[in-house]
Amino acid sequence: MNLPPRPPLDRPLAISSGEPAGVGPEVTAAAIARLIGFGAAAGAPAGAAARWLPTDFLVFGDRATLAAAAALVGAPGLFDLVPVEHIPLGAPVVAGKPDAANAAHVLGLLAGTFDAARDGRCGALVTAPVQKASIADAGIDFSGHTEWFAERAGVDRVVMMLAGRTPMLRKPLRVALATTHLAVADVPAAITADSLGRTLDILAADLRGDFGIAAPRIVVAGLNPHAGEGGHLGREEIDVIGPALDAARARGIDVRGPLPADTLFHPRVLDDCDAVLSMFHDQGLPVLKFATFGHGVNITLGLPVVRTSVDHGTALDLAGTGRAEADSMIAAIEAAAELARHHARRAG
Ligand SMILES: NC(=O)c1ccc[n+]([C@@H]2O[C@H](COP(=O)([O-])OP(=O)(O)OC[C@H]3O[C@@H](n4cnc5c(N)ncnc54)[C@H](O)[C@@H]3O)[C@@H](O)[C@H]2O)c1
Ligand SMILES: N[C@H](C(=O)O)[C@H](O)COP(=O)(O)O
Repeated sequence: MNLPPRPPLDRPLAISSGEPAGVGPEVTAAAIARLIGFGAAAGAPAGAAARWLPTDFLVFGDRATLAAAAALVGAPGLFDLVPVEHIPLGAPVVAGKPDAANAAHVLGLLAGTFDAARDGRCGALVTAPVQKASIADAGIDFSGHTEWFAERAGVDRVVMMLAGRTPMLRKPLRVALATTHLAVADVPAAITADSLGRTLDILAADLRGDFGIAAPRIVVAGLNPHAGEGGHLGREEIDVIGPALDAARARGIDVRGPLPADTLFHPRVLDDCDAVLSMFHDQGLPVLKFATFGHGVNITLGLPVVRTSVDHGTALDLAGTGRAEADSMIAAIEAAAELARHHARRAG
């Protein structure tokens, strides 16, 4: 497999190895081994990919767990070369069985990587998956990295966006969410003209600033079937979403909608826009994951640092087998490096 060239990096990327009982440590080890051409991957990713260096990474995790994961994916000794910031476990790891006693360890990974990126020690942060329920089971209010990083950054709004390429489309498919990890019953109340306006401002600003899209075009989904059918199937499009889009247009944002969500995910619409704004998690992400699962990237917009992640979860059924695929982790690392370049230019 020939990987694209490493973008210029002036600082390492901070990598969170994620839930230790999930596939996070394995995909972290496999991705880095492939990018630097180490172990079983030595010689495989010829040429450009080998330009990644062990010191391009600072991996946060439990040293023994990382060493075992590296051996499992055919790269024993990887973390003798790649710098590790050791975050101790709270309990021994059993593959496929997350333990709430390791919640503090997982949050230590998140805090360590975020702070390293914010303090400038690292250029961006990349996260392997966590098991949200295991952290919540420890009595900690946690619904996802996105919300946790927003709180740590002290910003009251960020935007979750997943992106990937599919042969069905000429452009990358990017799906942003108006609401994130929220029970469906709570979604309508969370969609207000103000929240939508702020989401669109962040989305448009980051598409311009971090993605280098000079005049981003955004398509917005309705909430109800057929975008409310003129008010007969719900009024949110008329009372909330439509006015929020009018106000965004008045601020110079190129938005189209609200369009019925069932038909907007079509090349005729998608090839003519840079991002879709979906109203809720399972309206937009199943489409994105159907088209790109396994090589997509999750990006948090609106943070003071660049943060990317894999498009998959902890895959407890695969943990400890060495069969988890690392392509999404590689895509997340490559995207972080690329976005960090734009982000630094924007900040400077
Ligand atoms: N970035 C993150 O932290 C993140 C992202 C998504 C889900 N999650 C969390 O992960 C946990 C499990 O979620 P889930 O079961 O819905 O989704 P999942 O992505 O873990 O698993 C869904 C299916 O995809 C397969 N799969 C996942 N990753 C794979 C890989 N790298 N290679 C090959 N196959 C892979 C799994 O084996 C499973 O069959 C939940 O707690 C969820 O909240 C975390
Ligand atoms: N919503 C994400 C997905 O489905 O891929 C996932 O839960 C991760 O979200 P965080 O990055 O906020 O943990």
